[in-house]
Amino acid sequence: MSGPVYNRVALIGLGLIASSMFWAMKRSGLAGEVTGYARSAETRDTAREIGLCDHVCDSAAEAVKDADLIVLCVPVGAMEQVTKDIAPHLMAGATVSDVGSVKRAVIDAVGPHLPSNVHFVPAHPLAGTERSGPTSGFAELFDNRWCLIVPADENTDADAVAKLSELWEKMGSKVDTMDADHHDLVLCVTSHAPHLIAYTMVGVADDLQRVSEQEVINYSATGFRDFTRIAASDPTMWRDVFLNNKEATLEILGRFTEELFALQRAIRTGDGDHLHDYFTRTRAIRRGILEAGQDVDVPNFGRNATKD
Ligand SMILES: NC(=O)C1=CN([C@@H]2O[C@H](COP(=O)(O)OP(=O)(O)OC[C@H]3O[C@@H](n4cnc5c(N)ncnc54)[C@H](O)[C@@H]3O)[C@@H](O)[C@H]2O)C=CC1
Ligand SMILES: O=C(O)C(=O)Cc1ccc(O)cc1
Repeated sequence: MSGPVYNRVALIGLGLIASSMFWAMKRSGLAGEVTGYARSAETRDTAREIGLCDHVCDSAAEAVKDADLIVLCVPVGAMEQVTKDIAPHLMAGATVSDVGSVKRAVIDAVGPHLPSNVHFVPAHPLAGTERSGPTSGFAELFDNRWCLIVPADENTDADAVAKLSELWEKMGSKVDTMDADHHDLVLCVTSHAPHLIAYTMVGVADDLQRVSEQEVINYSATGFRDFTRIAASDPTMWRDVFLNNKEATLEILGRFTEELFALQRAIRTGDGDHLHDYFTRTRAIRRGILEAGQDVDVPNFGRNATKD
């Protein structure tokens, strides 16, 4: 243990990411004290029962008082309202961060409401599961996973960025920095569009009248099972991701449908070479991921958790 990075951390929204951050900070003594706030009384009660946060507050204002780091851990669409609620109560010199899956829209929604005497350092841990709520988190979630720091602008305080990077590294992550627009395009390719495709495939299975639900359950092969895991992710969170990363999502979906039509045509016309070449190219991507040591399976911690 190397001592706390922050004296008082406030977590706003107590779901998968906030609870994992709390356990990861506890594991290595990274915060002197952690306060938490969630909108629903039920979530706050659950948090108190399981010892999530040193102190669970009944208002966001109370949670952020005297905090030198405040992390917004709510769905992307709720970031603006939460910021308005906490802005008058922030300590001068504090750092405000977030963990939203989309960065440009969050920067535009949060930034204008913050007083000029706090630092705004957005971040995005590339780690998660399909679970949500206060009981779903676990200390190991961020181990060996990337966390992208996405400074709001070029004037962002370098010390504030370095300190937040130190926290994420000590919570187990590998840290990189990235521009917000580029982040949203990259994450659309690697996370947002794949989630949408998984939602669609499971929806198609559900909609097929000639295949029963029981058959889908009994005979689902590994690929479809992976889709169902992803398609079980929180509806509010993912609604907000797509509504707030519209441009990149529409661009990537356009490309996706073009490729899908080309594969459809190859199947209809019996163009085996097209299919074979395509699948050879995609296999190389998978091999690249394995060679780079990026194939980190989601551990089975917290799998019995339910939604708050
Ligand atoms: N779930 C995942 O795999 C990942 C999620 N993220 C991002 O992290 C953020 C939090 O996600 P999770 O922890 O998974 O969500 P979650 O659903 O587990 O928790 C969200 C929390 O925010 C609270 N909340 C919702 N609306 C609110 C509002 N209007 N005002 C105040 N509190 C509100 C909920 O009650 C809950 O405590 C999201 O922005 C998401 O995009 C980032 C990386 C991975
Ligand atoms: O569970 C999965 O497969 C994920 O992809 C988790 C995830 C979801 C959203 C993010 O912004 C980052 C990671």
